[in-house]
Amino acid sequence: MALLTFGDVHLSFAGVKAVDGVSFEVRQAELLAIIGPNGAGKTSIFNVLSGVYRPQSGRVTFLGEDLLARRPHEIAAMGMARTFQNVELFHNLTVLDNLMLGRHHHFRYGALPALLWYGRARRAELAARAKVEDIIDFLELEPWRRHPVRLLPYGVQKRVELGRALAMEPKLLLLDEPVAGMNLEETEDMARFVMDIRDELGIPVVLVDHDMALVMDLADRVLVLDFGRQVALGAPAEVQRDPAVIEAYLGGTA
Ligand SMILES: Nc1ncnc2c1ncn2[C@@H]1O[C@H](COP(=O)(O)OP(=O)(O)OP(=O)(O)O)[C@@H](O)[C@H]1O
Repeated sequence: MALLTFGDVHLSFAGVKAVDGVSFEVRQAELLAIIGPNGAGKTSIFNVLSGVYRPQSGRVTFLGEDLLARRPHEIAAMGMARTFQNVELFHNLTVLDNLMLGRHHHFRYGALPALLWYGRARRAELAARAKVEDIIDFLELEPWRRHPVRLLPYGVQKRVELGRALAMEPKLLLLDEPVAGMNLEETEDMARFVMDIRDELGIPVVLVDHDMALVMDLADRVLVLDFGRQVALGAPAEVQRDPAVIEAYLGGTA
Protein backbone atom coordinates (compact mmCIF):
# COMPACT_ATOMS: atom_id res chain seq x y z
CA MET A 1 0.00 0.00 0.00
CA ALA A 2 1.19 3.52 -0.75
CA LEU A 3 2.25 5.54 2.25
CA LEU A 4 1.16 8.78 0.66
CA THR A 5 -1.21 9.47 -2.22
CA PHE A 6 -1.54 12.79 -3.99
CA GLY A 7 -4.53 12.61 -6.30
CA ASP A 8 -5.42 15.13 -9.04
CA VAL A 9 -4.53 18.14 -6.90
CA HIS A 10 -5.33 21.65 -8.16
CA LEU A 11 -4.01 24.72 -6.37
CA SER A 12 -4.07 28.23 -7.78
CA PHE A 13 -3.30 31.73 -6.58
CA ALA A 14 -5.27 34.53 -8.25
CA GLY A 15 -5.35 32.67 -11.56
CA VAL A 16 -1.79 31.28 -11.38
CA LYS A 17 -2.00 27.49 -11.52
CA ALA A 18 0.71 26.47 -9.07
CA VAL A 19 -0.34 22.79 -9.07
CA ASP A 20 -2.47 21.74 -12.00
CA GLY A 21 -3.85 18.21 -11.72
CA VAL A 22 -0.79 16.46 -10.25
CA SER A 23 -1.06 12.82 -9.08
CA PHE A 24 1.60 10.57 -7.55
CA GLU A 25 2.15 8.19 -4.68
CA VAL A 26 5.05 7.51 -2.35
CA ARG A 27 5.79 3.88 -1.57
CA GLN A 28 7.51 2.35 1.44
CA ALA A 29 11.29 2.91 1.52
CA GLU A 30 11.46 4.74 -1.81
CA LEU A 31 13.06 8.01 -2.76
CA LEU A 32 10.86 10.11 -5.01
CA ALA A 33 12.41 13.24 -6.50
CA ILE A 34 10.36 16.18 -7.75
CA ILE A 35 12.08 18.35 -10.36
CA GLY A 36 11.12 21.22 -12.62
CA PRO A 37 12.15 24.76 -13.51
CA ASN A 38 11.63 27.72 -11.17
CA GLY A 39 7.95 28.25 -10.49
CA ALA A 40 6.99 24.73 -11.63
CA GLY A 41 5.10 24.04 -8.38
CA LYS A 42 7.56 21.96 -6.35
CA THR A 43 7.44 24.02 -3.17
CA SER A 44 3.66 24.35 -3.51
CA ILE A 45 3.39 20.54 -3.42
CA PHE A 46 5.50 20.46 -0.24
CA ASN A 47 3.29 23.17 1.24
CA VAL A 48 0.16 21.15 0.43
CA LEU A 49 1.73 18.04 1.98
CA SER A 50 2.67 19.82 5.18
CA GLY A 51 -0.71 21.54 5.51
CA VAL A 52 0.47 25.10 4.80
CA TYR A 53 -1.55 25.42 1.55
CA ARG A 54 -5.07 24.10 1.11
CA PRO A 55 -5.73 23.11 -2.55
CA GLN A 56 -9.02 23.97 -4.29
CA SER A 57 -9.53 20.32 -5.24
CA GLY A 58 -7.91 16.89 -5.07
CA ARG A 59 -7.28 14.20 -2.53
CA VAL A 60 -4.19 13.71 -0.37
CA THR A 61 -3.82 10.82 2.06
CA PHE A 62 -1.01 9.89 4.42
CA LEU A 63 -1.08 6.52 6.22
CA GLY A 64 -4.63 6.12 4.92
CA GLU A 65 -5.81 9.38 6.54
CA ASP A 66 -7.14 12.45 4.75
CA LEU A 67 -4.39 15.07 5.03
CA LEU A 68 -6.36 17.99 3.71
CA ALA A 69 -8.43 18.16 6.89
CA ARG A 70 -5.30 18.45 9.05
CA ARG A 71 -3.31 21.38 10.34
CA PRO A 72 0.50 21.58 9.97
CA HIS A 73 1.30 20.55 13.57
CA GLU A 74 -1.08 17.57 13.31
CA ILE A 75 0.61 16.44 10.09
CA ALA A 76 4.03 16.74 11.75
CA ALA A 77 2.76 14.69 14.69
CA MET A 78 1.52 12.01 12.24
CA GLY A 79 5.15 11.54 11.19
CA MET A 80 5.84 13.87 8.27
CA ALA A 81 9.08 15.79 8.78
CA ARG A 82 10.39 18.54 6.52
CA THR A 83 13.61 20.43 5.98
CA PHE A 84 13.65 23.85 4.31
CA GLN A 85 15.57 25.57 1.51
CA ASN A 86 17.15 27.89 4.06
CA VAL A 87 18.57 26.55 7.29
CA GLU A 88 15.86 26.88 9.98
CA LEU A 89 17.54 26.15 13.29
CA PHE A 90 18.07 27.83 16.66
CA HIS A 91 21.43 29.34 15.81
CA ASN A 92 22.57 30.11 19.35
CA LEU A 93 21.77 26.62 20.62
CA THR A 94 24.12 23.65 20.35
CA VAL A 95 23.74 20.80 17.87
CA LEU A 96 22.58 18.58 20.74
CA ASP A 97 19.90 21.04 21.90
CA ASN A 98 18.61 21.60 18.36
CA LEU A 99 18.20 17.86 17.96
CA MET A 100 16.53 17.48 21.36
CA LEU A 101 14.01 20.14 20.29
CA GLY A 102 13.18 18.01 17.25
CA ARG A 103 11.73 15.47 19.66
CA HIS A 104 9.46 17.76 21.63
CA HIS A 105 6.21 16.40 20.20
CA HIS A 106 7.13 12.97 21.51
CA PHE A 107 7.02 14.25 25.07
CA ARG A 108 3.73 13.40 26.75
CA TYR A 109 4.09 14.83 30.23
CA GLY A 110 3.21 18.10 31.90
CA ALA A 111 5.43 20.95 33.04
CA LEU A 112 5.55 19.98 36.71
CA PRO A 113 6.90 16.43 36.24
CA ALA A 114 9.39 17.85 33.75
CA LEU A 115 10.51 20.42 36.29
CA LEU A 116 10.83 17.86 39.05
CA TRP A 117 12.55 15.43 36.70
CA TYR A 118 10.76 12.33 37.87
CA GLY A 119 8.91 9.28 36.53
CA ARG A 120 7.70 9.42 32.99
CA ALA A 121 9.40 12.75 32.29
CA ARG A 122 12.77 11.39 33.31
CA ARG A 123 12.37 8.21 31.27
CA ALA A 124 11.18 10.17 28.23
CA GLU A 125 14.10 12.56 28.51
CA LEU A 126 16.63 9.73 28.76
CA ALA A 127 15.07 7.90 25.80
CA ALA A 128 15.13 11.14 23.79
CA ARG A 129 18.74 11.66 24.65
CA ALA A 130 19.67 8.12 23.55
CA LYS A 131 17.79 8.61 20.27
CA VAL A 132 19.51 11.94 19.63
CA GLU A 133 22.93 10.43 20.35
CA ASP A 134 22.18 7.73 17.74
CA ILE A 135 21.39 10.42 15.19
CA ILE A 136 24.59 12.31 16.03
CA ASP A 137 26.51 9.10 15.32
CA PHE A 138 24.55 8.33 12.17
CA LEU A 139 25.13 11.81 10.68
CA GLU A 140 28.73 11.97 11.93
CA LEU A 141 28.04 15.14 13.94
CA GLU A 142 30.11 14.10 16.94
CA PRO A 143 32.86 16.77 16.53
CA TRP A 144 30.24 19.55 16.74
CA ARG A 145 27.74 18.24 19.29
CA ARG A 146 28.41 20.98 21.89
CA HIS A 147 28.96 23.79 19.37
CA PRO A 148 26.40 26.52 18.74
CA VAL A 149 24.95 25.99 15.29
CA ARG A 150 25.87 29.52 14.12
CA LEU A 151 29.59 28.66 14.28
CA LEU A 152 29.32 25.62 12.00
CA PRO A 153 30.08 25.45 8.26
CA TYR A 154 26.98 25.68 6.07
CA GLY A 155 27.09 22.02 5.01
CA VAL A 156 27.15 20.90 8.64
CA GLN A 157 24.25 23.20 9.52
CA LYS A 158 22.19 21.53 6.77
CA ARG A 159 23.12 18.19 8.28
CA VAL A 160 21.95 19.33 11.72
CA GLU A 161 18.65 20.34 10.15
CA LEU A 162 18.38 16.87 8.69
CA GLY A 163 19.18 15.47 12.13
CA ARG A 164 16.41 17.50 13.72
CA ALA A 165 13.95 16.08 11.19
CA LEU A 166 15.20 12.55 11.96
CA ALA A 167 14.79 13.18 15.68
CA MET A 168 11.04 13.30 15.05
CA GLU A 169 11.30 9.63 14.01
CA PRO A 170 9.46 10.46 10.79
CA LYS A 171 7.49 8.02 8.68
CA LEU A 172 8.12 10.25 5.67
CA LEU A 173 10.84 12.84 5.13
CA LEU A 174 10.41 15.87 2.84
CA LEU A 175 13.74 17.42 1.80
CA ASP A 176 13.55 20.84 0.14
CA GLU A 177 16.75 21.48 -1.85
CA PRO A 178 19.05 19.70 0.63
CA VAL A 179 22.25 20.45 -1.33
CA ALA A 180 21.48 24.00 -2.51
CA GLY A 181 24.53 26.21 -1.97
CA MET A 182 26.81 23.30 -1.02
CA ASN A 183 30.26 22.61 -2.42
CA LEU A 184 31.06 19.28 -4.07
CA GLU A 185 32.30 17.56 -0.93
CA GLU A 186 29.30 18.71 1.14
CA THR A 187 26.97 17.57 -1.64
CA GLU A 188 28.56 14.12 -1.75
CA ASP A 189 28.27 13.79 2.04
CA MET A 190 24.63 14.82 1.99
CA ALA A 191 23.87 12.39 -0.86
CA ARG A 192 25.39 9.57 1.17
CA PHE A 193 23.31 10.43 4.24
CA VAL A 194 20.11 10.67 2.22
CA MET A 195 20.79 7.25 0.70
CA ASP A 196 21.49 5.77 4.14
CA ILE A 197 18.24 7.22 5.48
CA ARG A 198 16.34 5.31 2.82
CA ASP A 199 18.44 2.14 2.81
CA GLU A 200 19.46 1.72 6.45
CA LEU A 201 16.68 3.49 8.34
CA GLY A 202 14.03 2.53 5.75
CA ILE A 203 12.47 6.00 5.82
CA PRO A 204 10.85 7.05 2.52
CA VAL A 205 12.02 10.41 1.19
CA VAL A 206 10.52 13.01 -1.14
CA LEU A 207 13.25 15.29 -2.40
CA VAL A 208 13.11 18.53 -4.38
CA ASP A 209 16.37 19.68 -5.90
CA HIS A 210 17.84 21.44 -8.91
CA ASP A 211 21.00 19.31 -8.89
CA MET A 212 20.18 16.98 -11.77
CA ALA A 213 23.13 14.63 -11.23
CA LEU A 214 22.15 14.13 -7.60
CA VAL A 215 18.49 13.55 -8.42
CA MET A 216 19.18 11.05 -11.19
CA ASP A 217 21.68 9.25 -8.99
CA LEU A 218 19.58 8.96 -5.84
CA ALA A 219 15.97 8.73 -6.90
CA ASP A 220 13.98 5.55 -7.39
CA ARG A 221 11.41 7.57 -9.31
CA VAL A 222 11.28 11.13 -10.60
CA LEU A 223 8.24 13.39 -11.00
CA VAL A 224 8.81 16.16 -13.54
CA LEU A 225 6.72 19.34 -13.38
CA ASP A 226 6.39 22.34 -15.66
CA PHE A 227 4.03 25.27 -14.99
CA GLY A 228 2.25 23.21 -12.32
CA ARG A 229 1.57 20.36 -14.73
CA GLN A 230 2.90 16.84 -14.49
CA VAL A 231 5.18 16.18 -17.47
CA ALA A 232 6.44 12.70 -16.51
CA LEU A 233 6.69 10.23 -13.65
CA GLY A 234 8.99 7.20 -13.73
CA ALA A 235 12.43 5.74 -13.14
CA PRO A 236 15.33 8.19 -13.73
CA ALA A 237 16.52 6.54 -16.95
CA GLU A 238 12.98 6.46 -18.32
CA VAL A 239 12.33 10.10 -17.46
CA GLN A 240 15.64 11.25 -18.98
CA ARG A 241 14.66 9.62 -22.30
CA ASP A 242 11.14 11.03 -22.30
CA PRO A 243 10.81 13.52 -25.19
CA ALA A 244 8.28 15.60 -23.20
CA VAL A 245 10.85 16.03 -20.42
CA ILE A 246 13.66 16.90 -22.79
CA GLU A 247 11.39 19.45 -24.44
CA ALA A 248 10.01 20.95 -21.23
CA TYR A 249 12.92 20.84 -18.89
CA LEU A 250 16.22 19.27 -19.76
CA GLY A 251 16.49 21.37 -22.91
CA GLY A 252 18.42 18.70 -24.77
CA THR A 253 21.05 18.13 -22.07
CA ALA A 254 19.86 14.55 -21.38
N1 LIG B 1 1.65 32.05 -1.66
C1 LIG B 1 1.63 32.28 -2.96
N2 LIG B 1 0.98 33.34 -3.48
C2 LIG B 1 0.95 33.57 -4.81
N3 LIG B 1 1.54 32.79 -5.73
C3 LIG B 1 2.23 31.73 -5.27
C4 LIG B 1 2.32 31.41 -3.88
N4 LIG B 1 3.06 30.27 -3.77
C5 LIG B 1 3.42 29.91 -5.01
N5 LIG B 1 2.92 30.77 -5.92
C6 LIG B 1 3.08 30.71 -7.37
O1 LIG B 1 2.88 29.37 -7.76
C7 LIG B 1 3.80 28.99 -8.78
C8 LIG B 1 4.60 27.79 -8.31
O2 LIG B 1 5.51 28.22 -7.29
P1 LIG B 1 6.43 27.23 -6.45
O3 LIG B 1 7.13 28.07 -5.43
O4 LIG B 1 5.62 26.09 -5.97
O5 LIG B 1 7.45 26.74 -7.57
P2 LIG B 1 8.84 25.95 -7.39
O6 LIG B 1 8.82 24.89 -8.44
O7 LIG B 1 9.01 25.52 -5.99
O8 LIG B 1 9.91 27.06 -7.76
P3 LIG B 1 11.45 27.25 -7.24
O9 LIG B 1 12.26 26.20 -7.94
O10 LIG B 1 11.77 28.62 -7.73
O11 LIG B 1 11.43 27.14 -5.74
C9 LIG B 1 4.65 30.21 -9.08
O12 LIG B 1 4.10 30.87 -10.19
C10 LIG B 1 4.52 31.03 -7.82
O13 LIG B 1 4.67 32.40 -8.08
